[in-house]
Amino acid sequence: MNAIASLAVARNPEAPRLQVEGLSIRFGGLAAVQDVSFHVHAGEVLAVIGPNGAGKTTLFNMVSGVYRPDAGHLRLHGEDVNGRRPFELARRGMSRTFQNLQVFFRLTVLENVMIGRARWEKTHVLSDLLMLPSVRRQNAATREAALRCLTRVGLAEDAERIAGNLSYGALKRLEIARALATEPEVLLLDEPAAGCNAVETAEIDRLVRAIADSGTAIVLIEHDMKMVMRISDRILVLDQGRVLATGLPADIRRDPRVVAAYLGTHADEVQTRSTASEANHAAD
Ligand SMILES: Nc1ncnc2c1ncn2[C@@H]1O[C@H](COP(=O)(O)OP(=O)(O)OP(=O)(O)O)[C@@H](O)[C@H]1O
Repeated sequence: MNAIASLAVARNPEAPRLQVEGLSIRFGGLAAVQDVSFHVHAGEVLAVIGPNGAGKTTLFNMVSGVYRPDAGHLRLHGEDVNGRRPFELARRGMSRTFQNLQVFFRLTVLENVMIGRARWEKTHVLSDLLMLPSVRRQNAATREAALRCLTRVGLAEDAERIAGNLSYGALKRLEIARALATEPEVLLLDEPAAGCNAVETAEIDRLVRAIADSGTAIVLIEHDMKMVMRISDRILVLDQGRVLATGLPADIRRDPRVVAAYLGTHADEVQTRSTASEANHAAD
């Protein structure tokens, strides 16, 4: 029985994969996140958008156990996981990527993913040092699992390359592969397409959607509005730490409060795309 299965008794199968209720945190006098609630089900992509400084990363840091909220509740499969640390949340099926690349550039692509998995697997220092048969079997299983993750992100053929030699878009996919190494049921992606060109963004776009379609619940922070509108099932808009709006992409892009607070500079491109897509649908 793996770590996730052993926790099944604490779970409510009907509950959203992740449920956040009234999360708040202050940094000194600054209310960085105030009373934020949302949920995400298996197979859904929820995008969190908002202007710089709106509180998106701080929200992720609370949800992933990096920061302890001043108020609010966090539930995974209905289980209250308030105050749990990041590795405890990982054992319960949550994984995340960070805004900045967290890749070991001198290791191989495969080793990067194996590290992501080894941190999550139960290993014992002494048996590791002695290289007991059980450890060798474990290493082989870790390697195979890591290769499966690389296959999912389209990097299996690059497994033995030094990570530092990958293109930027491939590095962003490697980060996702590492997050997948813990077999997450909830995946938090912090700007997975930041810095990518259009082709690389399209690859990540397809990848994120495919991961969700395989049953993972995804929460995504992303500034690329085209990508957000394309792959999200729902969007939550943060402004000055508070929820400004939550809804379907089509509703969010038409919400005058959202356009005023955030989409302003992106509104034309989003609107153009939306009009073109509506025209295509009308033509179908
Ligand atoms: N550790 C911290 N200590 C003090 N203030 C912080 C800390 N982390 C974030 N803040 C402040 O909290 C607010 C929200 O920041 P946060 O990084 O969460 O915003 P964001 O929406 O992720 O922005 P961006 O899109 O630029 O990444 C900002 O005013 C920021 O300066």
